[in-house]
Order: sequence, then C-alpha cells, then structure tokens
Amino acid sequence: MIRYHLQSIALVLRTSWGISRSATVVAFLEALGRVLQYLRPLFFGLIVAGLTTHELHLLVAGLTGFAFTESFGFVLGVCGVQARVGLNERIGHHFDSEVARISGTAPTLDHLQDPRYRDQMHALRERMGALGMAYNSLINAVNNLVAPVTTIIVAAGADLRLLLLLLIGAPASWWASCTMRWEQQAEDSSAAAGRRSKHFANLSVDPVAASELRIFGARGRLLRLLGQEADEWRKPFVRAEARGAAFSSVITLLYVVAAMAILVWMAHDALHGRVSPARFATGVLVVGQLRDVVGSLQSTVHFLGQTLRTVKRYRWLEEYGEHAAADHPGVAEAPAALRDGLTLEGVSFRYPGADREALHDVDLHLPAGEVVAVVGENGAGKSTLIGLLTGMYDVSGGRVLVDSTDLQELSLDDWRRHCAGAFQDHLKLELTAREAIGVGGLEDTAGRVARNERIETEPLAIPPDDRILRALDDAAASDVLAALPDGLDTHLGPSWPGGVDLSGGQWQRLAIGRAMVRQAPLLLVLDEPTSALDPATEHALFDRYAAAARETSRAGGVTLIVTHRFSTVASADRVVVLADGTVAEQGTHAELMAAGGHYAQLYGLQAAGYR
Ligand SMILES: Nc1ncnc2c1ncn2[C@@H]1O[C@H](COP(=O)(O)OP(=O)(O)OP(=O)(O)O)[C@@H](O)[C@H]1O
Repeated sequence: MIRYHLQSIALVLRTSWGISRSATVVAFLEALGRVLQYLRPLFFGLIVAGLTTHELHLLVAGLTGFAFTESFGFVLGVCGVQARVGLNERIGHHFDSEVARISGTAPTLDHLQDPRYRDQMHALRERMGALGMAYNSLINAVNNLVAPVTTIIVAAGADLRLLLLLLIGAPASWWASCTMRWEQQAEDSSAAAGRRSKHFANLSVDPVAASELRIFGARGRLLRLLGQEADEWRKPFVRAEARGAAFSSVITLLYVVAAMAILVWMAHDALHGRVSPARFATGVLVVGQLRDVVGSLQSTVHFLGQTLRTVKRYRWLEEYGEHAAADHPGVAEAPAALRDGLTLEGVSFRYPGADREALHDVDLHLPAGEVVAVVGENGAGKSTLIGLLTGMYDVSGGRVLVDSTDLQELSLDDWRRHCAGAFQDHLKLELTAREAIGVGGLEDTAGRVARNERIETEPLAIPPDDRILRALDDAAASDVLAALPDGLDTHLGPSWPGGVDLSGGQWQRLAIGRAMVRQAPLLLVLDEPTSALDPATEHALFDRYAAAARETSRAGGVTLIVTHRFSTVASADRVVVLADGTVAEQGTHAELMAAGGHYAQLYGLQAAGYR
C-alpha cells in the first residue's frame, strides 16, 4: 500500500513538473520558509538570555535571528504560495481533461453501463477538487512535516523532557490510519446512493422533467426520494467525520494534559535554578508550537488521505481505460467499400450487470447496397443491434463481420469513420448551426475525414457550407435553417445569450442533417428518424431519407432504418423483425405480408389504427 501511495505521489509530482518546472520548485520554497519560522523559539530564548544576563551580543543575535526568520520566511512563503496557487488551477484543469479523455476515448461504451465504473466515476467527480489540489496537499504535507522536525530539534535543545510530548504521536498516527480507512469506506459505500441522489437533484432542475413532475403533482415524492438518497449518501461521511473528530479531541486533550505536566515540572526546576529562564521561555513557546504541529499534522492526514484516495480512483480509471483499449486491440483499416455486407453470426449480448441477454442467437446478413428496415416492439433489441454494428458494445458471443473481417480486428476509430447516424436520443448540440451540423463530417486540413486518434493533435475543420447545405437538403431540413435569424451562424440553444431554441422535431431534423454530412458511409443508421415529426410531413420526409439512403447504397453502404411506423418500411429492400432479442422474421414487405406472421399481424394492426 505504501508503495502504491508513493507511486501516486510520483504521479502528482510528474504532472506538476510537466505543467511548470519553475512553479513546482518555487512552491517548495514555502517549506523552507516554514523551517525558518519554526526556529523562532530558539531566537526568543536568546533574547530572554540576553535580557536576563545583560549580554548584548546574545540580545543582538536573538533579535537579528528573529527578524531574519520572520522576514525571509515570510518572503519565501509568499513566493511559494503564489507559485502553488497558479499550479492548482492548471493541475485541476489537466486532471479534468484527462478524466474526460480517458472516458471519451474508450473504444466502446461498455464502461458507461458498468456500475463499478459509474460508482468510481461518481466518487472521483465528487472529489475532483482534491485532484486539482493534489500538489497543494503534497506541499502542505511537506510544510507540516518540516515543522515538527525543526520544532523537535529546538525542543531537544531547550529541554529533553519536551520530547516526551512526542509519545502523543503514537495515538495520533493510529488516529490517522483509522481516519483514512473510515473516509475511504464512507466514499465506497455511499457512491451508488450519491449517484441516485444526483439523478433526483438533476430532475428538479431539468425543464422537461420539472413540467412532468408538476403535472403529476409528484414533486413532493421526488423531494422525499431525494432526501432519502441524500441521507444515505451523506450518513457514512457524517459518521466517519464524527468518529474522527471524537478521536482527535481525545488526542488534543492528552496533549494538553501532558504539556501542562511537563511545563509545571520545568517551572519547578526553573524556580530551583536547575533550568535557565531562557530555556524555560523557549520551552513555553515550543509547547505551543508543538500543539500547532499536531493540529496541522491531523489536517494534513485528512487532506493528503483525501488526495491519495482520489488519485487512487484516477489511477483505477486510467487502468480501466487501458484494459478497455486492450480488450479491443483491432488495428485493421475498414474497407473503402463493402463487397459482401455486414453479417452477424450467432451473436448474443448482455448488458453489464443485466440478468438476461438483450440479444441472443442472432444470425443476420445485411447485404452491401441494401436499405434494411428493422422493426420490433419496445425492448425487442433494435437499439442494441445498432450498438453492436457500430462497435459501441462488444458482443458477448458470436461475431460481427464487415465483409469477411471480424469487427474485433478492425480499428473501431476507423470503422466509425465509415459510419454515420441519426439517433432516437439525438444530441442537441448547443453550438452555431454550422458547427452543430458540420461535426457530422469533420475533416483534417487535407480534407480527409476525421480519425479519432488525430483529435488531440490536429484541429479538425467543419466541412464547407455547400456540403452542410446539401446535407440539410437531403435531410429535408432546409426550412429549419431558413427560419434561423442568422442562418448557419445562429447560435442554437439557451446556453447562448440570444441563442435560438428549437422544437423537438426541428432538433431531430438537424440531427438527420448531421448524419447526411458524411459522404458515402458504409453504414448509415437512421434510428426512428421520424419519431418527433408530425404524420403529415413524415411520409414525404421518409421518401427523402430513403433517396439519400439509396445514395449510400449506390456507394456499397448499408442503410439501417429503425422504426415503429410500419407504413414507412414497405419501400425498404429488406425488413428484419426483431422479437424478444432475436430475429423473428426477415424478407421483403411483400414476402412478410404473404407469410402472414408477426410482421403481417403488426402491420395490420397499425394500418387499422390509421384508417
Ligand atoms: N443499459 C442497459 N442495461 C441493461 N439492460 C438494458 C440496457 N439497455 C437496454 N436494456 C435491455 O435490453 C433489451 C433491448 O433493449 P433495446 O433498447 O435494444 O430495445 P429497442 O428494441 O431498441 O426498444 P425501443 O423500441 O423501446 O427503443 C431490453 O430488454 C432492455 O430492457
């Protein structure tokens, strides 16, 4: 464990050093300033000796030393504090970006479904401040460690009996290890309740949730749940802090009693001439100083413990990210065009922590150039199928083939470079309209399509306006743009002063526009593309999407349209019916109708509903 903590300290030092070598060094000068200031009792003793013995050189030496330690110690302290304040900000920013990078660059989304990951992430996010202050905590620890060493030396010089006070160090260090353990246990045991509590708290400030909760008159119930979860979240911390504070008080009391006993003893000897007034004066100051030292050691343990625990979580996250990357070692490039298509062979998939498979025994071939409609009731597995085809999740069993290559062997970054999509829960990107749509086809400076690994090294360009306008036309969303006051320069969403918010259907059409910016994808996914649209425009728009899909098909790509609306699937080359996590039927609309199975039944029901 000590080795692990030392590695964590090395990580913090490396990070600080990488950010600013000079600030890292200057921040340590503060510790030197502390050493000087803790020499005060020594010079105070010299002053008292000079005054009582009338020896001028002792008085001058004491006063000079006192002035020097005060002034120089102060200057070093100021320089150190300035350096570390600047560093704190930058270290905090560095760790923030690193956490976002580790989470955002994991090849799949499996981690986001893993409760262990979510708990660690919650605990880490709660303590991000401690990560930003990690170097600060180290400096504090060093400051608080040099203080006792200096004070002990001064105390030994004044009277060896003062060193008896160090015996208090034994229960204090036991207290320190207990406190660290209790706090760690509190963080671990309350993480899930903390996440739930955050969820309920967010609901109360989310406009959509807030209106539903008002309509149902459920605000009181939500507040009660929030209270319960917040209680469950906070209780272990309160318990740990109360125990820590009680122990700390007992230790302080022990210290005060011991210090008083030693001072009385020293005073007795001073009265009988066995201890000089100068030594006694130094002793009195040292006792006060040692008390401060014990107090600051206790807070050091608290903050350093918090920092080391947070660094531990950060390192857990780093290792998790490395394992996640190692679980998907594929590096092969995706083909430029599909010859055969996409194939699922005996595929099964279970979400992390779920007790049943979301998909099982799926055998499916999606031929190159086809427009495939996927239908099925809620929970049938449609979104999961999309997740597997786009490599967002790794299959639990079986294989997904791109032509004849296992998706496992492909670089997922490269495969996704060839995928495009508009999703049911699409992003509402609050950027300018140009950026919100153009991110669908980011290019590097040579005009090639973005690869994720370049993101950190090269600024990626939004494609030219003519491509964005064409994509909006393909998505039948030109009218959404026409209604924006500043066209493509309009800021979307309430995050911007004067930003324009859109209706659900308008956001959805821009999301489809974003999907259409990417040219000739090998897989185009349109997940419920018309769910937020009114039935009058739905049909016309669907024909436009189908035409755009045909473009994809001509380039050898597969278009997957997921929909609940059976009226829109008749023109697809193939309809796949999912039920209970597997393929129930597939064929053309005509074939499935003729078969009179599940599809025909559902189609009949919907058609009757529209009559
Ligand atoms: N994150 C998850 N963790 C555990 N189970 C999940 C998760 N997401 C989905 N499931 C389960 O997997 C199954 C398939 O879900 P999926 O979202 O793929 O269905 P769907 O056909 O897209 O449904 P819908 O039409 O409602 O969008 C369902 O039983 C669902 O409960």
